[in-house]
Amino acid sequence: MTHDTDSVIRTDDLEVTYTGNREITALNGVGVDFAENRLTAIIGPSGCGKSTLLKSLNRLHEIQPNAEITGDVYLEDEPVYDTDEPLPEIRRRVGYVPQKPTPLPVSIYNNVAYGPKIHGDHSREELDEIVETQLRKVNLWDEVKDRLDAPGAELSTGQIQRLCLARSLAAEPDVLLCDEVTSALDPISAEQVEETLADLKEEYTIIMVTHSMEQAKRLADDVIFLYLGDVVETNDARSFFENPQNERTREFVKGHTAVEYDDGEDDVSEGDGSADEVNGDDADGSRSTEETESIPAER
Ligand SMILES: Nc1ncnc2c1ncn2[C@@H]1O[C@H](COP(=O)(O)OP(=O)(O)OP(=O)(O)O)[C@@H](O)[C@H]1O
Repeated sequence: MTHDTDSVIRTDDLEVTYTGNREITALNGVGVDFAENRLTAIIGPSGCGKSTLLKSLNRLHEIQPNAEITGDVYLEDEPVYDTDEPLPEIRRRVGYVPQKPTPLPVSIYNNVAYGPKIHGDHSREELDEIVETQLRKVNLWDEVKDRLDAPGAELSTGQIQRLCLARSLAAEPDVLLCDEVTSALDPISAEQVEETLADLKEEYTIIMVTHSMEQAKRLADDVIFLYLGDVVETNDARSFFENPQNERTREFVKGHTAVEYDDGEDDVSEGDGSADEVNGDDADGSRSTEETESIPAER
């Protein structure tokens, strides 16, 4: 994960400071690459800067009035900060899916068609096709095809999360930012969203913050481990989990989970590698004390 030519988005010496009574440098000159059509998980203890990094990628952190930034982010080699490109266009190209999904107060159909209707001149047939295509991509079509005119808010939380994913995809983003997108869901819904992300990463560059090491292991192609605003280690997921290079990464990985890939080779598990351990977290990917608190970030 050095600055490869196939990186879609990268940060260059990105520093984010929150000013106020207590000044906090949340990101300490971070330079990382995110490769095309791969899912990168950003992990690390609470308060280490994961959300700040994710939201910096499409300038969402600017919603915080006390956030100051230096450095830049490059999307397809064009600066995201030092640019005249309109912010809505940057946020279209780098879509954001929040932890708690909120449907627009319109029908299921229009939740997906909303962006294309605003930004393009589409016929009804074209919109129908966009809606069906995006709902199929998030594995929701079969569940809602007979009630597309019903309010989006009538769906279950898990269905709403997939609807919000479909809405983001309808904007034809280059990159999709996913902020703990399963942590507010029940286990079955979380599993469905995970399956959807596993499908989507074939076609999209996805960057995901997760508190769940097991979720990162199940889904990620690459991993970034942050600690106190610094990147401690980045690597492809298999190398990261099986052969961490940095002592702090080793502690973090060891302290969290059994590590065992499907082929069962090179198990560096500390435990017996039982199914419970290997799938050790809640299926919703929610954080557990064991997972997240073993190395608290101190500021
Ligand atoms: N608006 C803000 N004002 C002041 N400090 C902030 C603000 N937002 C975040 N911080 C601080 O910046 C640091 C990084 O926060 P951030 O939310 O990016 O971490 P995180 O790794 O995503 O945390 P968590 O895992 O708990 O969600 C923390 O110390 C946090 O308290």
